[in-house]
Amino acid sequence: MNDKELVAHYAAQQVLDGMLVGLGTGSTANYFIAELARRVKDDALNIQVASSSVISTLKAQEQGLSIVSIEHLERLDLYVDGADEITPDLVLLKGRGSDLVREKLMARAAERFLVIADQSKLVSRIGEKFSIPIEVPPFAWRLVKRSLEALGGHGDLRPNANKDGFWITSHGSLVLDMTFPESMGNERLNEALNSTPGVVEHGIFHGLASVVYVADNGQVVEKRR
Ligand SMILES: O=C(CO)[C@H](O)[C@H](O)COP(=O)(O)O
Repeated sequence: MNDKELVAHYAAQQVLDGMLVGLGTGSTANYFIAELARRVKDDALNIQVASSSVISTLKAQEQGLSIVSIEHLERLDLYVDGADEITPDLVLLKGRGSDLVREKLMARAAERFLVIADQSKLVSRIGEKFSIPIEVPPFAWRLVKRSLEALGGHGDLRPNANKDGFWITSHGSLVLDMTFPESMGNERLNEALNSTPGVVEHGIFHGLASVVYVADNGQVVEKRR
């Protein structure tokens, strides 16, 4: 079993009978979905799930989980998802996929947000390994890009997989992948992005994670704020 699978199985043990559980997106979240489905069958666990993406909805359906549509959600007991970067104070970077809006809504709606990752995701600051994904409506991208450049940002629209057009999120947004000066700090950058008109959502998850489970060489460590 690899570290992503190990940490996903560890998180699946936190799910209790009767819970409404949010499913994240990505390879680590996929292991969680599979283990949850196994527990539903083998441990007769009675739960409902809601999904943060089309792909996770399909995975959950394939594996026979009972799905509540996000339109009907008012809250979640638990939301379990991966991350691209995790700082020591549990600020996250997410959104290499295309479902930032749903992911952040679900992280906020959950009583507890469990983050599952292998140790490759640990960084000292947001933006250390990846640029910050910023969702923008297609009509607004140039104006938003200029606002972000005025903050010291550099970057451009994310290309699509064939590099013959641009990446479109599941909500029809474009994605600006931007880097910012290290001196801005996670908190200031988060606030600046939150208050930039035209930004639909961005990949910094500040103050949302309840706990991070990190697997490193076959061991799971719990990190809390
Ligand atoms: O934020 C995400 C998707 O928007 C993922 O959780 C993140 O990219 C981690 O993916 P993986 O588990 O495949 O390493």
